[in-house]
Amino acid sequence: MSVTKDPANQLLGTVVAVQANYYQVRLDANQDRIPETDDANQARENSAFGYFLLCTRRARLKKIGQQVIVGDRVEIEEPDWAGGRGAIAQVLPRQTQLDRPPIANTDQILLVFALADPPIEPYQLSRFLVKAELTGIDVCLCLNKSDLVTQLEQQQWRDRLHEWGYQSLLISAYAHTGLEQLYNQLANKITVFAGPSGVGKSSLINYLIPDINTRVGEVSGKLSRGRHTTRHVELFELPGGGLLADTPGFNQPDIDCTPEELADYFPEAQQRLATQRCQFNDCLHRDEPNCVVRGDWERYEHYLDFLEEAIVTQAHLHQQGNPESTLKMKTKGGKSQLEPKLETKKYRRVSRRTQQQNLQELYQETDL
Ligand SMILES: Nc1nc2c(ncn2[C@@H]2O[C@H](COP(=O)(O)OP(=O)(O)OP(=O)(O)O)[C@@H](O)[C@H]2O)c(=O)[nH]1
Ligand SMILES: [Zn+2]
Repeated sequence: MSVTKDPANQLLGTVVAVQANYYQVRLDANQDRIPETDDANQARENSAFGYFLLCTRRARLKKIGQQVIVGDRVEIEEPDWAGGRGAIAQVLPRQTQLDRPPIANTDQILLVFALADPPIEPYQLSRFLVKAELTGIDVCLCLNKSDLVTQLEQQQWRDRLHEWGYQSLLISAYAHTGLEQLYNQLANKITVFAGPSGVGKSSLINYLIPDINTRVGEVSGKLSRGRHTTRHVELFELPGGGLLADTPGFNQPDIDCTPEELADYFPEAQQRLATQRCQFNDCLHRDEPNCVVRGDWERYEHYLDFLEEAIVTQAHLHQQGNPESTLKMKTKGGKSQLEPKLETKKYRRVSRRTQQQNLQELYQETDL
């Protein structure tokens, strides 16, 4: 028998931490279902940061193999206000899902780089950007340590990244500049940050959530011994609203898309394709005739490099666990087709040379 529930009667929340078979759920505020009883008040007072219930997962969910991950929107049944417990009865459909770290419903990836110490390495930044774009989740680019460079340098980076198709938020976790804007950017969203080592991600998180280390005890005290004991992901509520994952995403960004879709992750390519078309629908924008993407934009070299990587990755995929194991993708005159696989290194070398020749030809053409 199915019971139709009045949505107004549902008790909803967001999973902020998971450990073993327990889920820490932060209830949505202002819900009719949270009663004004002494027990519920107690539950509120137990946490200064919202209403939390420690939940298990209903057997029915286990049976259908429904996983519950951090970020999931869930419906809670049988709240025990006095004990601060509940049971997850339903997981609402996910809007987005990140696999590493596993987080549902992430609204944006905050990509953090430093303007100096370590200086921005364009190729590395490009790699992080493409990897972030690959998730399909919005990307917000944040450049930290603005206190270490001049106004002029700041403007130069801003302009340069604008050419790449990105607005950047310049901040200093030290000098506390740009942080108001950052808070606005994070408000009411679930954010995961990413970025290379040493750019100030920890400093930033400690600034944004000043009492993060004390809060760990309060929020996940029942779940774990601490923040860094396991491969533990937790969402922390920001003072201005919004949730921030305490774990950075993808620190070794590999380009694992198909060669055909790579151009989707370069705003510069998208910009060109918005108004013009390449001759071939499946153009890889490499050496095909009448390609509108190939050109003298700064990151075109990065595009070619990642394209090669995507081709090699795809060839490996075909080689593993696929009946077409000796085949790989090959592009000829704008058409991708499977061909006998060449030895990877050799292929790469040939491919690099071809690319260079093409670029030389291109430069010669533009010189005329
Ligand atoms: N000048 C300056 N230094 C900063 C700023 N933010 C962080 N730092 C320093 O940069 C160094 C690295 O900062 P962390 O917060 O550890 O960087 P991280 O990104 O967490 O690094 P990993 O833990 O290696 O991933 C530390 O010495 C910080 O004190 C800033 O805005 N300006
Ligand atoms: Zn093209």
